[in-house]
Order: sequence, then C-alpha cells, then structure tokens
Amino acid sequence: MGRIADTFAALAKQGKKGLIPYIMAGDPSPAMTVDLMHALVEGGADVIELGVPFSDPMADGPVIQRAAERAIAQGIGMHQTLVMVAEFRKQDQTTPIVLMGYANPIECIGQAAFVDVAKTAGVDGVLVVDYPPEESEDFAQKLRAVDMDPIYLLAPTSTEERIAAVAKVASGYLYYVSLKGVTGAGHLDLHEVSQRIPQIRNRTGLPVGVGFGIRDASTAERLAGMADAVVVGSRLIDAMTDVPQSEARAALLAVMKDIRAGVDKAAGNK
Ligand SMILES: O=P(O)(O)OC[C@@H](O)[C@@H](O)c1c[nH]c2ccccc12
Repeated sequence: MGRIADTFAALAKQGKKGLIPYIMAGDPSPAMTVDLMHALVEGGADVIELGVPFSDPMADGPVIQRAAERAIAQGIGMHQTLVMVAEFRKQDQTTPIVLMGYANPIECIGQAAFVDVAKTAGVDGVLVVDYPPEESEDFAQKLRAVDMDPIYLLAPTSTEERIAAVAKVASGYLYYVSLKGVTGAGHLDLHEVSQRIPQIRNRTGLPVGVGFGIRDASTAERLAGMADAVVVGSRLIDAMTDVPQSEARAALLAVMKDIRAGVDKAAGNK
C-alpha cells in the first residue's frame, strides 16, 4: 500500500478523521515552504496538499490566486516545487504529499517525465484540477503503475456518471468540493454535503475528503463527522499572510492546532 492508503487505514483503525491542509509551494517565501510543511505535520496534518503555482488557476479564489502570484514572482514552478518535496522527504518519510495543480505545468514537461520526477521526489498523489476523469485514464494509469494515487474532485453538480467515472480511475481518496464556486468561498451547505457523501460512498470504497470554505474548528468538526477527512486551504494562507513573515510559522501552527481539535471531536461518529 502507498502512504495515502496507509494513512487512511491507520485513521480508521483509531476511529479518527483526517486533516488535510493545503499550502502553496513558495508562499509566502520559497525558503519557508519545507519548514512550513513540517509545521503542518506538527499541527496534526495527516496528508499535505501542496499547490503547484500556476498563472491561471481557474478553480481558485482570490486568496489562493494571490498565493500563486507571490510564488511565481519568486520564481517557483513545478521543478522548484518538486525540489521542495524531495527536501521535505529527507526528514519525513511517512506523511503523504499530494500535488495540487493544473494540467499546463505537467504538459510542459510531459506526463511520463512528470510521473518520473514526482515519484523520485516523494510525491504520493496528484490532483490535476483540469484533467477530467473520462480523459485522463492514461495519466491515472501512469501514476498507479508507480504507486502514486490519482485524486479527483467531485462537486455538488457531479452527475451519477461523473461519480462513476471518477470511482473507476481514482485511488487514494476522493475530494468532495462542498460548494459550487472557487476555493476560499464561504457559502457551505452542510445539508447538501450530508446528502451527497452517502451517495458517493455507494459508488466507491475510497475514503472521502471534503473541502472548500472550511475556516473554523466547528465547521471542520461537522464536516469531518460526515466524511473521512477535511481539507483546509485559504484559511491557512490567510493566517500566514495576516502577520509578518517571521510569525507566519507560528500563525499557521496555531490555526492547525485549533482545527485539529475540531476534527478530533468528530472522531468515531461517522
Ligand atoms: O481554500 P479552501 O476553501 O479551504 O479549500 C481548499 C482548497 O483551497 C484546496 O484543496 C485547493 C487549492 N486549489 C484547489 C483547486 C481545486 C480544488 C481544490 C483546491
């Protein structure tokens, strides 16, 4: 089994829910990223989603767009992101890393070469926002051939066919987007999530992570109660950029610990 499957198996065994933080590689400063990843683990991360900076992130709201702009302005792209992953892996061989991003930076180096370098760096899963499941079976197979997991998004608007198509190619976990909109938006419909997750579970045995719009411990608790894990991104990026850079690590850690406590309250009551 890969690190992602191991992690979810261990969580299930302990009756715990997962916390999946998202940060952007290179933000607020490239020199900080590896240490911030370790801080995420210290704060209770089960899986790390690491964003690959891209200039046209159509699924992202202003907070993550600006994070990408800051990273790009400091010269960070796919290659530098993978160097950071390799650096992180020198000290942490257990925490799964999922690369989050868009097709363009992958297509630039070619799928096969990307899979190769990502695997060597120590990446465990890849979520490409603009690879539809129906058209990325090849890519998913290339990942799975080297024990990396293709992760896919499901949304409130996903049809039964889309859920079935994703269930067919995905491994690791499924990412249910809790609202119609972009990352960081704030109109989460808890009722809708509670209806949709059982529908997804009917189609697949994969763990389900839920994200978009989670900004506090109590929302994290309620969503963790419905799913296997919660994803938190914009709130963490805000926490780091609201303070001087020298305080970003501490600010990140504080928000992580707070949300972790919320997630842990949901333990066991799936
Ligand atoms: O920022 P939020 O609302 O907490 O949501 C997580 C999200 O940012 C992260 O998972 C993510 C970043 N970029 C994405 C693109 C598509 C889907 C998801 C993402």
